[in-house]
Amino acid sequence: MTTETRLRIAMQKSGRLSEETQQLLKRCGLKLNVADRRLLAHVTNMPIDIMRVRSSDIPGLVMDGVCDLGIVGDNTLEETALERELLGEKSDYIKTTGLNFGGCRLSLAMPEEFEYTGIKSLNGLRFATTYPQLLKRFAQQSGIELDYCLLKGSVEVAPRVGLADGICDLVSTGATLEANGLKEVEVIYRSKASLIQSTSTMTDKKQEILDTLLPRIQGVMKAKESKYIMLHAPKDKLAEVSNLMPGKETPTVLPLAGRDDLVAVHVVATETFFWETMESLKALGCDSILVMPIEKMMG
Ligand SMILES: Nc1ncnc2c1ncn2[C@@H]1O[C@H](COP(=O)(O)OP(=O)(O)OP(=O)(O)O)[C@@H](O)[C@H]1O
Ligand SMILES: O=P(O)(O)OC[C@H]1O[C@H](OP(=O)(O)OP(=O)(O)O)[C@H](O)[C@@H]1O
Ligand SMILES: [Mg+2]
Repeated sequence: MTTETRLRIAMQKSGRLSEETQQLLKRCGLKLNVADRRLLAHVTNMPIDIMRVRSSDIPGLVMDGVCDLGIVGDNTLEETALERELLGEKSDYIKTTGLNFGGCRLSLAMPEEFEYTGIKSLNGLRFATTYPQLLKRFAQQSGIELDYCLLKGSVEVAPRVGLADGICDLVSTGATLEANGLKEVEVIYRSKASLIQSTSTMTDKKQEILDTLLPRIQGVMKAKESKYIMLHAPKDKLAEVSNLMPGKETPTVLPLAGRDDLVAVHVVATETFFWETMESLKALGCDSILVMPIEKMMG
């Protein structure tokens, strides 16, 4: 079980979420020896321990109160919760915050030659999947009968070897489907990574640690989506320049030494800064336009 005073966070040991989870924790200021092969690693500068496990084990570890927090894909979370509900096992958790990585969709895909004419044309077919509960829920909600067989990986191979008619698996670029002669016919679930917490293990001390950690996580996410923009603008075009800036932040306007006609404009853009905007700024007479990443943000 968890300790009273150290926050235990479960993260994926290796795979699609592990790099970004590690980056996130690092950017939050957690000092962790990543070369350390220990599966329960101590953070040296905060009362936090990191447990490195298979992502499919993370929801259960949090639901059972073995870990206080977990970073996991919504797909895995939802699948585990449905499965546990069915088995009458503990399935409650709190979704602390959504995270801005691990975006993918759970889709039904069929061989390219299959004639898809709507959901009803899938009635009675068999799908290979790692996510039987999400597939069953979709079938129920759509009013069709679907059969399934369980595969933990390389799901896309199933139709070609006669194991199933189609697949229900995660898609992000669609490259794996294409490489295996499959086409996406229905998106059944959209997923991202989330930070979840146990409903039963939070002591005051651990809540205090989370109260420090959570704003940092939010700050890192905000910084990742934001850019710091610097440029030189003609003084008489300031209003037009401000209008072109993405986001709602007020720009900082600074004088430029020895130039009466130009000013420096700095702004934090919380929305995507497109090449087209840069071209429009250039057309207004702006110069030295720099778009820079932001490492941390608060307030
Ligand atoms: N192609 C993808 N693009 C983006 N995110 C993905 C993709 N595939 C999976 N994910 C997300 O990353 C999570 C982990 O996927 P990954 O393939 O690394 O592990 P796994 O094989 O599903 O699980 P385990 O860690 O239990 O072995 C998935 O549950 C999903 O949320
Ligand atoms: O649409 P794409 O960008 O091609 O990504 C989709 C693939 O990524 C995931 O598998 P992964 O590569 O993680 O392998 P795994 O089956 O070993 O988990 C998923 O299960 C798909 O097979
Ligand atoms: Mg995978």
